[in-house]
Amino acid sequence: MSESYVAAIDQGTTSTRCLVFDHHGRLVALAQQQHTQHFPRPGWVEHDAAEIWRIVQRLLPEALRNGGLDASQIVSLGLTNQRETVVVWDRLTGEPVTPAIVWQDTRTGPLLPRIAAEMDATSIHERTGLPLATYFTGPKLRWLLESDEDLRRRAEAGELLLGTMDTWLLWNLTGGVRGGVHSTDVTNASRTMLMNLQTLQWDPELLAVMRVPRAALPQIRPTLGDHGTTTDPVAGIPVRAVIGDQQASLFGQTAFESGEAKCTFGTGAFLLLNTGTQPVASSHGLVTTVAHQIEGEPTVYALEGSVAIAGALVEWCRESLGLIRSPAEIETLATSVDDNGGCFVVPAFAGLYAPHWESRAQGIVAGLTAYITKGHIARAVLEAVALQTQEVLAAMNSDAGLALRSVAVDGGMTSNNLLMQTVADLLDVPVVRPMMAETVALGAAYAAGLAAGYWSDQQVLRRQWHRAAEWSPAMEPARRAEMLERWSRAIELSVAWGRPRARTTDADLAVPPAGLAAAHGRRVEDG
Ligand SMILES: Nc1ncnc2c1ncn2[C@@H]1O[C@H](COP(=O)(O)OP(=O)(O)O)[C@@H](O)[C@H]1O
Ligand SMILES: O=P(O)(O)OC[C@H](O)CO
Repeated sequence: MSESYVAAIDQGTTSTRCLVFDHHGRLVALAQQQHTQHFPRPGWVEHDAAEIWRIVQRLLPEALRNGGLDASQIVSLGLTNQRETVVVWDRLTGEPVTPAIVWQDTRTGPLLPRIAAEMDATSIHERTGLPLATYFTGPKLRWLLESDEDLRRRAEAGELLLGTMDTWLLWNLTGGVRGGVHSTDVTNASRTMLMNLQTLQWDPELLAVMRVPRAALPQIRPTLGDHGTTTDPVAGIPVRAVIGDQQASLFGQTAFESGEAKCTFGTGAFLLLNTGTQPVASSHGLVTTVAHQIEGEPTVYALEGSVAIAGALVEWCRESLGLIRSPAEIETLATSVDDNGGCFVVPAFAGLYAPHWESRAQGIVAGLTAYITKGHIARAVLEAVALQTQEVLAAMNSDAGLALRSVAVDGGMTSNNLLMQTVADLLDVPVVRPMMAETVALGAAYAAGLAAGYWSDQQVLRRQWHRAAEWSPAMEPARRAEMLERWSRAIELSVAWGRPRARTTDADLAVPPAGLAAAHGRRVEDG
């Protein structure tokens, strides 16, 4: 009998990957492609869901070809995805009817006070575990359905389907207009601000506040379980796991026990702590979220410190400033100087997420003098990633009443040695990276493989985790304290800069006009 494998589709913010793993968790095939980022207005970020589906259609057969594999050898497929991003499509044509509004998009900022007037932020937080912020899906849906009367009418008439990226892809993979499965998993649903964290079902009052018709929403299913079988682009592969990408990397790091944590450094940075079968409410600005749910078993929860901008800042240095030609060059540039020269960069491009949740904060560069060179800016860029991570780690230790003794890391930025050393220095804990860097896809594959009986239990997977690198803290405590103090002042400046002046009128805070096309905006082409 030919050997069997597990596949994963990892649909991320900047790129999509299809990967195939063997029984030892080793990567045997990979195909990857970037998609276009649309920035039609300041603060707006959009994707074309049709483009992303076309990419998946191309990549899945390509990954199989690269591994010399036949679809019949794939016993199970796991789907993992950028979370919160919303897709609205026509039930009959299968075409998206608006651009996908990406998690980083801040257009709903002016809408938040109106939402809070209908259900106060504390109540929303208690029900969903989420702070009222532009990050989450519910406000994005309300914005979309309010901005276009015809869209609202069609959603209410049952002509449209709504979902996050997992739902869109699963529906297409399993048949699309010819009976595709319209469901999501509980990890993705926990990011929508529409799901009640106690019942793990759509919350009728939240649906009313966000103006979302229940009939247009997907069914919520366990993470590990039966999500249907593929018909396109290859037929007959059982989909046995759907999981948000940050929860997937927690799974891929085999952080199955309460008290185990990981931090992924990709477009953003996401520190997740497994808190076991009870949700822990945060009083320090973290998100309470579902880590995973295995059909028939108690749900596992996590505390999350979400940082919106990490690798995205490096991309901005490359794409918008031309400071570097490749992401790796930021390290070369940063090591050309000994320190930041007094310069701090706060990358509040999407406001500030955890632990501040200041949707209106704006990015700043502080401490400029004639002494500052490109090298100092590059260093401040990497330090900004580490300093934001330090803030969420401190919040996590306070919330969970523990002191994390080390942090497992993964994601594209972990190839940057200087960054990883700076993270260890500023967090003051050792940082460890596993051999398998693609932990998001690995986690989805592990979940799909466990659900299909390809692996017998989580202990088997734990034994497949091998350390590849470790960075130990080496910064003088006084230097560290000074960095943290100056960073907190830079954060204050960033928040103050984004606050409206006293004379701001209601008109300044109105919902922006309809018009979703990326007509005059900036596009970053794929490739
Ligand atoms: N050597 C590096 N130094 C700094 N940043 C890097 C490096 N390599 C990749 N990155 C950044 O990491 C991000 C890609 O990581 P990845 O985990 O693939 O992200 P995502 O899954 O969010 O698309 C990009 O923003 C890129 O700029
Ligand atoms: O796709 P990534 O890796 O940038 O992750 C994005 C997160 O899921 C947003 O919540």
